[in-house]
Amino acid sequence: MSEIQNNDLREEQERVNSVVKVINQKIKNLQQNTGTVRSDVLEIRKSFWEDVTVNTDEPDDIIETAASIKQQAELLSERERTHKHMDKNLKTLARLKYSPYFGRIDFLEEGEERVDQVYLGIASLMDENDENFLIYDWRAPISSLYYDYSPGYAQYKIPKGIIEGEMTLKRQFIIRQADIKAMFDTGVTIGDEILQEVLGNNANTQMKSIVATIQREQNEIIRNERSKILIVQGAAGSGKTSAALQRVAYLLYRYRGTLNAENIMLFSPNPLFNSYVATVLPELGEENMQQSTFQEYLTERLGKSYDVEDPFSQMEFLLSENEGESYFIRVEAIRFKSSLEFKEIIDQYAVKLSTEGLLFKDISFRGDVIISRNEISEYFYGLENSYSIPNRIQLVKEWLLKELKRAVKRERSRSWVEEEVQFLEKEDYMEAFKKLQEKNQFTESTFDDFEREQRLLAEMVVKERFKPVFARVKNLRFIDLTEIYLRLFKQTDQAVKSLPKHWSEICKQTINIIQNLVIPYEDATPIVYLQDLIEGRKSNTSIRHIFIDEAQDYTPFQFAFIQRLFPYSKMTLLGDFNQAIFSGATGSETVLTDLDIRKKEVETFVLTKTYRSTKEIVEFSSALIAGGEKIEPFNRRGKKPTVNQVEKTKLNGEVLEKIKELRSEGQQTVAVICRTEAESKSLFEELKGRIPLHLIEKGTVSYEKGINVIPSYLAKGIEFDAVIIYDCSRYQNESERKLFYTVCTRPMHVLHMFATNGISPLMNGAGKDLYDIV
Ligand SMILES: Nc1ncnc2c1ncn2[C@@H]1O[C@H](COP(=O)(O)OP(=O)(O)OP(=O)(O)O)[C@@H](O)[C@H]1O
Repeated sequence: MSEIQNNDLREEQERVNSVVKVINQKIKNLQQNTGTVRSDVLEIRKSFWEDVTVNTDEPDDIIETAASIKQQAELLSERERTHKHMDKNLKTLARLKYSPYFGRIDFLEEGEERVDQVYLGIASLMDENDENFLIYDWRAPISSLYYDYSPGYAQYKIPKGIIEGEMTLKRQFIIRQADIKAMFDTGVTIGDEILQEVLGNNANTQMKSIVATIQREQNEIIRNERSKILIVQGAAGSGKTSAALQRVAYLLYRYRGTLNAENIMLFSPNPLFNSYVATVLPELGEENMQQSTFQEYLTERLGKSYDVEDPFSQMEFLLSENEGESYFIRVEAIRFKSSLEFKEIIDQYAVKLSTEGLLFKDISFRGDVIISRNEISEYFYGLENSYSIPNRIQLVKEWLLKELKRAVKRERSRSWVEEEVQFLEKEDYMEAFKKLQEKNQFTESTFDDFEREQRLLAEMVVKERFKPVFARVKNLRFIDLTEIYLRLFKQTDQAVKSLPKHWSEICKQTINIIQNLVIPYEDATPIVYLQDLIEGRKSNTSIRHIFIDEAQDYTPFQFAFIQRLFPYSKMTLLGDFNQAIFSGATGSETVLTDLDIRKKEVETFVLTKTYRSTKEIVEFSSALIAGGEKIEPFNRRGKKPTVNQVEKTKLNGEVLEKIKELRSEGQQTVAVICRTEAESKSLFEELKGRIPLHLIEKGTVSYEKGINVIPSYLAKGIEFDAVIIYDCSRYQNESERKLFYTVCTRPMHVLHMFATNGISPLMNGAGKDLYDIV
């Protein structure tokens, strides 16, 4: 290091020390204040009722009491909020103390004489007098200079316009425990050295934030505020998920005060992924957004009475070797049911339902029909048909509830009630007694107390037994949704021109499966959509921004459905059509390939640089897909992928040896990726007594370092140090190309493939120089 560099380093370390001093002082002050607020909270909680005047004698007193409670509750919640806020600040300060910042830019704004030194960290920090910024939040407008420019002319946006000037220095730091471990003055791309270091590390079972090394094209996505729908098509490992999460953090910062974590929702591919990304936002001092899988949403909507197939079971079906006629019919059905044409058919069907065809269920009690399906239907179609279906359904519901109340009265005098009353527990009698007393109906002297008690008990018994019937009506379960949906397959006008070739076979198959009470995954969205058209559904207004990761797995129908649910939300869709494993298997459109959504409000970004894997792995995996030559690897070197040819009987033993080899090389997270669940299970059973390892299944919510055996389709979105592809000979069909590409893009450092029956034909496009045959 030259003397100048040495001086620079000394000065920078001195600055770090002085910043840490300020942080320490702020922590001390805050801790004192937090202590006071905490005892306030405890004190208010303890004396809550002492400080409230409770008087319920007169109506005025009741109003006064309510006001007094409200005031006390408001005071408590204000103190609690302050406490939470202070706690959050303390945590942020602790993080800053460990590593105050990661970058510096010197910027001379046009027309100014003084160069500003801007230090960037995960949060802002002011000096002791709260006058100058010691650290700028990475999301502040000026910070974007760091991500977008190299020294020379530079500009950044502020709400009122554009600030131009010259960047005279751009410096990166690695600071740990307030100690500068490394420092680089950078030129064209930021973070080459630091990226080398970060990406060369071991894979993590939890994703890390990338704020220190965000690339320019990622920054553009993170800070985009224009688009209503922003689509990111990015190669595997190009940082789509990372960009999504930093974008959440950016939006929370940019719109703080009006946008909270609860207003943002992330649809993720599986529960495992939820936990994989869960630490990024807290690491950045933000709360996690809401997270759900689309499957969870559908299942919740359809309720317990339906058994909904999950997308992974659908995938297992597609990967199964049973490729008879019914297989191809279902594949065609999946394709069609994903399309907007099918949605259109449902829309037209719903219009027809307005005048005929809605089906209902009998409302029964103790085996007797109280209100028959025909009566409900007559009532429904007797209503003014200019009312929408959902409005009429509400009127039917109200009518049914009235009818039910009448039925309750009738029922009280039935003999079964008397019998049940006799078998009631002592507590039930006590309750009835209490109620009578409350109603002032019970006096020691009245002669008909016994009768009243019996009447009350009968009322209680009947009410209790009617509860589920009322609940069913309130939840609109009197609509026979399944039958209505199935009718679509019994009577669709065969003349509709968009119907698929084997429509009548598809109809038969659909009816068959659904009548056995299983809803195939491809039918779940259409059914919930139809349910919304019939029942009406208020659109969700609290969610203001939706993120859909792995968007290539969503069908155009599903996306249209999501848009309908969240009409006021902005959307960020991130995906890679080369990893469209579901649609790849069926040839359906995905939301990324369907042109219909590419309207004016859509802006698309393409990420071609990829960061996860070594150059050798990227070169090999890119050769598996069309257009792969456009994927640009980050220049981190490793060994070429290998193909290990073995006899089937020796496969498991060889895999075990390979795992041991990788572990001894220091690879901490090793995944053995099998094609299907069955393959994973059988390998796991065979190896589990011989080496510690975990099996990842569709319900698995987190994974650990060490060895994981995992089915192909669950490995999407996550990464490992090393991957062993259990048997690449098993990837034979063109329809599995995307799946094969996806699994080959999971490792950061090492990729080994085993082959029991020659290399996969899907590798034919990859030159022999891209992998080693062992
Ligand atoms: N700018 C960056 N700085 C540091 N690391 C990065 C950067 N961009 C991406 N990475 C790293 O590259 C890896 C892949 O990122 P990420 O999972 O976000 O990519 P992806 O596009 O979602 O991948 P896939 O489509 O394969 O799921 C992660 O380890 C991530 O931390």
